[in-house]
Amino acid sequence: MWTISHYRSRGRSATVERLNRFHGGWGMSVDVSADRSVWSELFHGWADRRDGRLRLLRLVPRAGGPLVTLSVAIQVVAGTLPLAFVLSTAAVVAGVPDAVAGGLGSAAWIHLRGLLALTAAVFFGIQLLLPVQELLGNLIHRRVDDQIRDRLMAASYAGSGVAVMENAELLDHASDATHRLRTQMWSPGAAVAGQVALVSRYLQTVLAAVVTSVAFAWWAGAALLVSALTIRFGYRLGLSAFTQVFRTTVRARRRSDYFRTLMLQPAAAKELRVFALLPWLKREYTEAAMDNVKPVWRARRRLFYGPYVLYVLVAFVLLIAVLTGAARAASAGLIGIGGFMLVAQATSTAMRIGGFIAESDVQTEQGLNGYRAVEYIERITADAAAAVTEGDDDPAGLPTSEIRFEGVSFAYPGGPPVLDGLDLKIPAGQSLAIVGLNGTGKTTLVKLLARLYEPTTGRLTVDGRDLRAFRAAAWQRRVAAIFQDFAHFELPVRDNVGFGAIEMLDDLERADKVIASALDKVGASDFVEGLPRGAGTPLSRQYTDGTDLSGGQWQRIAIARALLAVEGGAGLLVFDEPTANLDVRAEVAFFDRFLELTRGVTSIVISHRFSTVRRADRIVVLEHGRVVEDGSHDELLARDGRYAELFHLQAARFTGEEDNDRG
Ligand SMILES: Nc1ncnc2c1ncn2[C@@H]1O[C@H](COP(=O)(O)OP(=O)(O)OP(=O)(O)O)[C@@H](O)[C@H]1O
Repeated sequence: MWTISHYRSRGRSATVERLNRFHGGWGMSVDVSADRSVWSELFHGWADRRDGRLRLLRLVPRAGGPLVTLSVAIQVVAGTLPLAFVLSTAAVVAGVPDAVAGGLGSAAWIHLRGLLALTAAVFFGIQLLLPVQELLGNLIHRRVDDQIRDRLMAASYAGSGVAVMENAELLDHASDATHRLRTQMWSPGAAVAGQVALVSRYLQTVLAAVVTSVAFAWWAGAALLVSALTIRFGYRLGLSAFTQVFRTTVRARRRSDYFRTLMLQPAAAKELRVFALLPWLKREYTEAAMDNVKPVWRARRRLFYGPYVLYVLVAFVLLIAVLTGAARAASAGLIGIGGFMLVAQATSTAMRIGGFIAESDVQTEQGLNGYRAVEYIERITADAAAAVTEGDDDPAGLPTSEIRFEGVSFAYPGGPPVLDGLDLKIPAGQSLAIVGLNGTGKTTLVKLLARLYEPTTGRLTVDGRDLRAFRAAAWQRRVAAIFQDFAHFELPVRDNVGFGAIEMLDDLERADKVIASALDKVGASDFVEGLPRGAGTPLSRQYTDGTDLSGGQWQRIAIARALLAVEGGAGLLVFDEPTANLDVRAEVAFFDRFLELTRGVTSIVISHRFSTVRRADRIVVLEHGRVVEDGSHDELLARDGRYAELFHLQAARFTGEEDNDRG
């Protein structure tokens, strides 16, 4: 959790300390400290970066064989044409004196005309290929990103539990990866397309060096190559070293994204105004944004601009040597004017690889960061899924006799025990209510039952069999649970209810019937019929004809979803504070109906309202992680223990209020 004061501290060391605290989870160390020399920092983690590039290269075939083959072929042609242009323009320049001497119509003139046409055709070809290269690059980019997106979704839903989704570091990376994939900027797909785009650039450089060697001198070709590659590798080294810093600022980026979206979210707008939070929010946003960009700026200056001057100087000396040598050879008559032109143009063509390559460099380095985030998420979620024990058995039709918690203890990661040796038997077909003070673990108990978390010790059984003998996903389909923080899908009413038994939605006619019946059972038919498009109305004001619902109306929709799940075959119904937003009369009416509707279905209701609880077949009181009382409403009142105390407290409040109202 971020606190206001946590991020108040300013200054480089504080920023570096914060950033270093968050980089560990990436699986490699990213050192933003200035204690090292620039050179050792540039090469620090180089092997890891190289391996990352190789993993990106292994993604290239994922874009599809024919597309990649075509794209590489186009890149080869695009890499060759500039040299063809250099050769033909050099030939044009060399042919001009003879054509001028021969005059119009001479053989030299006709030859020159042919060369000019060839040069124009090559130029035209280069221009024509540019959009084709871009188009194919975009296709590769999109196809790879689509697959990475699928991988990310599969990783997010690997395993049955949700504990992994609460891992802060994983959420940092997930937000980073999804942002990249959503914006398609600096994504893994962009990196892969950027790698393919390098084919034409490298080919141009090599061909330019070969042409220079053949047309002038081998040493000049070699010097040209060394000069171009010095700038190239130096530039890439600096870029890849400073791009690592983005991996350490991922949490600051998430924070600034959070503050920015908070400012624009309708849900927060009311409280931002009422509590006058906007100035604070703006300040926090700016601070988070600065935490994100300052280390990057600093690393860019240190690792990138400084050393880059050195590479340029080396390249400059070599280029001067090549051009001076060519000029001297031309003045000595060893190469003609065309030869000199050729060397000069080849030099400029070769040097196109030095420095920034718009279609490749930033994309490759940043996309690699995005790919690493995806790999990290896959690793963590696979580990979490592997830690869940599950068998192959099918829990269809269960429970038929009972569900049991046997000595179950549980603690959230890093937290104190919530459940502590809990024993509880839930007979099939019975309605059980769970009561207890805030934070005593009632919701946690049902999360364990739904296998969203695994017990730390102890076990759960269904009809005497360990829950772990069943496929976790199949068991979850047996459980129809509506939690306190149930989902508000910004989708039509029909979907919000139908998600209880998604397979039913395929048969539209039947779906409409069962959804209407579920809405009727929870007393939601009237208000749904009054919506602009009935059950087809999107439940969000952000869509045409969309609407929002009151808390109680949303709750009825969620309950209808659970009832539909029972209709679809779920064997265990769980309601966590199902009627907290219903008025007292609606609640009483609902529960009278509810017990009728779910008769014979194993159900668990968690509630603080004793008017709800007292109607259940059986009630358990949870305290200190265990069941401390167990019985029917009358039995527990007669016992005059914890339940009776809580019940009388609530009853007295209501009676007091009524008395006051009367008075
Ligand atoms: N995802 C989580 N990560 C860490 N701790 C959690 C998480 N969810 C709940 N807790 C903690 O576990 C304890 C039990 O929470 P739980 O939600 O099960 O209580 P509850 O009895 O349902 O409370 P309430 O009546 O307020 O709904 C609380 O101390 C809570 O802070």
